[in-house]
Amino acid sequence: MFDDIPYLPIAQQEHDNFADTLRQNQVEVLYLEKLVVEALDAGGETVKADFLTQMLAESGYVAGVLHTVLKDYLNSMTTEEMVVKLMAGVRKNELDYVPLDLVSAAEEQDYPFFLDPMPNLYFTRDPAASIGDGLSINHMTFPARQRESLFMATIIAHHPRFANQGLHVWRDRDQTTRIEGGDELVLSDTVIAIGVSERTAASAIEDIARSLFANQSGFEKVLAIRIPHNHAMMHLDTVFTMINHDQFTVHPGILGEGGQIDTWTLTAGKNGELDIKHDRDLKRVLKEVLNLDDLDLIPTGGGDPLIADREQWNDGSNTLAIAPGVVVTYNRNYVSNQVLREHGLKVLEVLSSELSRGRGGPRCMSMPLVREDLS
Ligand SMILES: NC(=O)NCCC[C@H](N)C(=O)O
Repeated sequence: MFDDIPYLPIAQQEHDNFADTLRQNQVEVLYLEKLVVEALDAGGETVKADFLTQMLAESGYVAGVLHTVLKDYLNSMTTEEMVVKLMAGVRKNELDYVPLDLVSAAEEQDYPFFLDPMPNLYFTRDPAASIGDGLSINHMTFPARQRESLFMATIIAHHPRFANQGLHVWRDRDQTTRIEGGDELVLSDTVIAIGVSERTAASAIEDIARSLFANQSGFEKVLAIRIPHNHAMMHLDTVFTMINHDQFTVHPGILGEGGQIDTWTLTAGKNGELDIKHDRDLKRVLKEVLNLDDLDLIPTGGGDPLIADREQWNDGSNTLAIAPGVVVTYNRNYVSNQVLREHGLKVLEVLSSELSRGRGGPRCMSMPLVREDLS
């Protein structure tokens, strides 16, 4: 789900620059593949075997000769090699095995992989989202990404830093309706906004709202915000992010006349039902749910429609707030970055020629595991 092919060595340098920027600003950076390896090693042989069985099943291999061949191949590796291999994919020419069944011979002979790679995995925001004392571990929309959330489920269940710490799973990956973390924006300790989008179904929002309200999560309001359903704006965080107690970036292209956009506020009703209130004035709704007298909606591209479209395409709205008023952004969105500075924000720019080709920005490339209490 890329629109172009990143130049790998430069993409890696840019990713290191992103991680360094976070570390230089007192953020502890955890890498997904390391956490998975540590979780599997801590879990022991049975956990590792079950993980591999599940990953192979979700890759289309429940039984049969190829299932056994792949399992033996991956089991011959160290845990680290196995995890990296699963993420990078298994090419057919790596194995000394030619399947003889008709599907493989007649229909899949030109397909290069036994196990597909997962290039979208550097957008760690999407397979899971931390919300209060727990997470949603997501049933993702497209098959190309659906296996990714198994890594997060494994970490939460077995990593010594996360397992047995009383973390809740508000909604798990075994659900059938789609939701992705880029749509899940924690606005305060009682309010979460969730996009109704290409990637997140309204029914999944209802589910997670019910779960949050029923399980003493502390969350009292879920704002469902409907955004256009297209690839450029696949998640709410590609067009709208919170960057301070009372400041937000917003792509002007999603707002109708007078800042209108369909928004529904969900609260707990009687007998486990939901009360739902519709509004179209985003600013008014945000002020109401966050108890603010005023707030600053900062337009991507400074309000110029042409610049806004260009910079949104390169994730100009996808800022990562690492503290109130401190954001990490792509350096290529220089107009939006200047506008943010004029609105008083501290802007930490990171390199972005290659990473941006995957269609996600600093918020998409990260997933906070711990939020300090800022109230
Ligand atoms: N939160 C985000 O907007 N993530 C960006 C995901 C980009 C990835 N290529 C995808 O299409 O899923």
